[in-house]
Amino acid sequence: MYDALLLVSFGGPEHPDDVLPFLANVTRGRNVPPERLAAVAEHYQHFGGVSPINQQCRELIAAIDRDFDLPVYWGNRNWHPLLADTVSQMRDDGVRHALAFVTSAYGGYSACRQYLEDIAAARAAIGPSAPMIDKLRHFHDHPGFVEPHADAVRAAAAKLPAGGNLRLVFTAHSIPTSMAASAGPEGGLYEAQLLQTAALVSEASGLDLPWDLVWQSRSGPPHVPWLEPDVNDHLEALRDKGVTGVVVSPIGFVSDHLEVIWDLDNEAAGTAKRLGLDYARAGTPGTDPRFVQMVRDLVAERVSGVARPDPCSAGCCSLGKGTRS
Ligand SMILES: CC1=C(CCC(=O)O)c2cc3nc(cc4[nH]c(cc5[nH]c(cc1n2)c(C)c5CCC(=O)O)c(CCC(=O)O)c4C)C(CCC(=O)O)=C3C
Ligand SMILES: [Fe+2]
Repeated sequence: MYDALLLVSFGGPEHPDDVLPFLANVTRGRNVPPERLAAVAEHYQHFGGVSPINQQCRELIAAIDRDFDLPVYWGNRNWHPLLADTVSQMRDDGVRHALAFVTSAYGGYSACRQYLEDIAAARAAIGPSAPMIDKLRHFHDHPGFVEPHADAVRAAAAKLPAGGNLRLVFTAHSIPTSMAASAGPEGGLYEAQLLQTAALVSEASGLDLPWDLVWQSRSGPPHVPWLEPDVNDHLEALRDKGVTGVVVSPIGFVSDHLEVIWDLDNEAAGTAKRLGLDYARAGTPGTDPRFVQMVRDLVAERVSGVARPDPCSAGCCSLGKGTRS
């Protein structure tokens, strides 16, 4: 009954000239101050205007495709290949009913609902001939997501000097507290799922380290509250408590894209250095074979009708207050 898989992602620039138009797409209609935008543009230019995220999507698709019976398409929210162009191509190719794998494991507006809106907008632009597109479920607790994170935590911990007072610090993208409050039918779904993932990854790591869930990559104007503490502030608090080394695991993400290589490998690592903390950043699933197989399994469980439904209701996961400009 399904005739294609559509990978849907955030998108990122691949040339210095792409950076500003990309950021304009990300922040259109959002309350992001110009100072913040200028700072983020600098982060991208630091890497020659190339975000790694598009190449990571290409590699994930190539890996899925290696042993898969449906054609795989790819469309982004914010940069080429844009979802609207891809869905139009799917229509031209005769696709009738596709499944969508979104490169975010969690619920909430930015991580889930906004992708549903992007898909709906792309279909609406085409009209009645647009293929139907059903999003695959949240996968925050799937072993194919949890186990690669857990292995990466173990590998990172092995790089730290033995005998220290170590702490496992999980991070995810901060969101406005109003967005967090509207996530899921009862609110708080984004944080609840992340806490579940953190507990599962910690357990599967077998390390028995004390752990925390904190936030990174805050955007928006200063007067709008976002989830806290920020990872950098948290490292300082840990140092003050006598912690000597940290493993930082970005469970909020599926690949080492710019929010990871800048906000963690550059900023948080710099903070740790200034504080005299040993620091090791754990990797993300990327193209780990278990993660690739998870995508195929999410499709298979949907085809056979046994997939767990997401908890979301029609009205949940709104954008939240203070985010609209
Ligand atoms: C929950 C969440 C995820 C995880 C779920 C998912 O993965 O989708 C995520 C992922 C990502 N966020 C990314 C980049 C950016 N996010 C921004 C801004 C924002 N993110 C938000 C939330 C999230 N973001 C929010 C509430 C805003 C404020 C504006 C708005 O209400 O939308 C901005 C604007 C500048 C700024 O940072 O201020 C940029 C450039 C990249 C690409 C990295 C690359 O290029 O490699 C990725 C994967
Ligand atoms: Fe973001």
